[in-house]
Parts: sequence; C-alpha cells; structure tokens
Amino acid sequence: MTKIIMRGCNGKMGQVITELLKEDENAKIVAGIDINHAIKNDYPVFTSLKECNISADVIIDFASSKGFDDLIDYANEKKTPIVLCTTGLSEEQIILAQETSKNVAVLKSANMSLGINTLMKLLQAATQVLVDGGFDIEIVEKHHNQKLDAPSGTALALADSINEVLNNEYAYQYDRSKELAKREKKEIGISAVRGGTIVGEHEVIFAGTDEVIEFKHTAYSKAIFAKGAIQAAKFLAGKEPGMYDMSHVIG
Ligand SMILES: NC(=O)C1=CN([C@@H]2O[C@H](COP(=O)(O)OP(=O)(O)OC[C@H]3O[C@@H](n4cnc5c(N)ncnc54)[C@H](O)[C@@H]3O)[C@@H](O)[C@H]2O)C=CC1
Ligand SMILES: O=C(O)C1=N[C@H](C(=O)O)C[C@H](O)C1
Repeated sequence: MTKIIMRGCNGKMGQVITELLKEDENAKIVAGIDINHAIKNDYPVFTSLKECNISADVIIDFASSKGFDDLIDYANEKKTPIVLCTTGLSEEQIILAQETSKNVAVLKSANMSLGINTLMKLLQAATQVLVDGGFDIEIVEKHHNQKLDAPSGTALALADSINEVLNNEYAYQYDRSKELAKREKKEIGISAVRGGTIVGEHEVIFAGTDEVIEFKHTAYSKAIFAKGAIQAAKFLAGKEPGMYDMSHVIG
C-alpha cells in the first residue's frame, strides 16, 4: 500500500485524486496539506507540511509555487519522494527541486497525461525533419479561467522538448505586440488563451511554405492528470534519489 501526502488536497486536482484513491486498493492518502480547510476529507488536513506529523511514502504536489520551501524542507528532512505536478515555478524553485533530487527522488512533470508525454516524443521526430524544411513553430494553449500561470507548464515543456533537438538555439516569444518586426527564424511563439472551464488544449503548429502541420492534444477531464499522478506516486515510492519524469513511468 503506497501512503501518500496530498499537497493541495482541497483544490481541483487534489479532490479528483481524493475521489480516485477511494477506489484504489494499492494506494491511499494518509494526510492532506492545504491552506483552505473548507472541504471535509476522510484524512487529516494540515495547513502546512511543517505541521504534518504523519509520515508517508510519497508526496503528490498539486498546489502552488507558494510554500514551495516547506515542501522541499519536508522532503529533505523526512526523505520523502515528491511527485511535483505544480506549474508556474520560478527558475530558482526548479533549481531547488533539482538539488533536492540528489537527496531524495523527485518526479517533475508539467503534464501527467499519457497523450502529452507521447506527443513530446512525436514532436522531436517531426522537428528534426520540418525545421530543415523551413517550417516555423508556434504553440497555442487554452485553459480555464481559474488558471494562475501563463503560459502553461505543458506549453513550456513542449517547447523545451522541441528545442532540445534544436540544440536549445531557439528563443521563446510570448508577446508580439511589443515590437513592429517580422518573426525571427529561430524562435518558438507561445500564446495563451484563458476562458470558461477548458480543461487543457495544446496545439503545436509547424507552418511552412504553402503547407501547415498541426499536432493537437485535448484534455476532456482532469482525471487523465490524476491517474498519471497516482501511477507516478506508486512508481516513485522507494526509488533511489534522482530526477525522474513521466517517461520513466510510461516507458
Ligand atoms: N502536472 C499536471 O499534469 C497538472 C498540473 N496542474 C497544476 O497543478 C496546480 C494546481 O492546480 P489546480 O488543482 O487546478 O489548482 P487549485 O487552485 O484548484 O488548487 C490548488 C490548491 O492548493 C492550495 N494551496 C495554495 N497554496 C498553498 C500552500 N502554500 N500550501 C498548501 N496549499 C496551498 C489551494 O488552497 C488549493 O486548494 C497548478 O499549478 C496547475 O497548473 C494542474 C493540472 C494538471
Ligand atoms: O492548471 C491546469 O489546469 C493545468 N495545468 C498544467 C499546465 O500548466 O500545463 C497541465 C494541464 O494542462 C492543466
């Protein structure tokens, strides 16, 4: 039985995971962490990890970049692996997570779905061919109106996986309104749309001369992320220190 601390337990993702784990015989939440105590759960909820006196095999984090230091301190002190799903982390926080992975296992992924993680591999293969053919690359992401960070962590992760095969030579362009200028060849445009209850859409556009190829992933429910996070938690419990991602889980 994998014992889980759910950080952000009373948020949208925390509650989807809470519901899914009620039916799971191999994993359970032993404690929740949230600054919001409005929801009653069948496990104890603490405001911060500093107050949590319950140990677990792994922490799943779907919360906020705020309070990130508490998460890192707890993981280091209690040697508890982290499935890090929160997006919108600063560069300093990402470096801190990488340093922590020398001491304890950390699995960081901006998107826990099978679809997006498969798309990343497909994009790398497509980029190698299409960039030589002169195609420009643009990413458009759409999310619900409650989302705090923009662009999405997934859009950035897709751009990073494309840029990896381009020797990281491409710059990210988030705002074309600032300058009256044509697009640079070595850039990836990233645009964010926010509205309603859109769960998550990511479109990667390769635009060439007289032809366009579009790769699109649509999330129809948050369960795809929750299932991936639970699978990742079971995988990470008891693992050696190191930095992991969903490719280690999915294979
Ligand atoms: N990696 C992935 O596949 C996915 C990542 N996400 C990311 O997960 C995060 C959470 O998403 P949602 O559940 O939709 O947000 P949400 O706003 O519904 O939930 C966040 C929860 O964290 C709590 N929280 C905020 N600051 C806290 C702190 N300092 N300590 C303890 N609890 C705190 C809030 O009270 C709230 O209950 C976001 O960064 C989002 O982008 C969301 C979906 C999928
Ligand atoms: O906030 C969300 O909802 C989501 N956030 C992640 C991101 O920023 O990429 C993953 C998913 O798209 C949903």
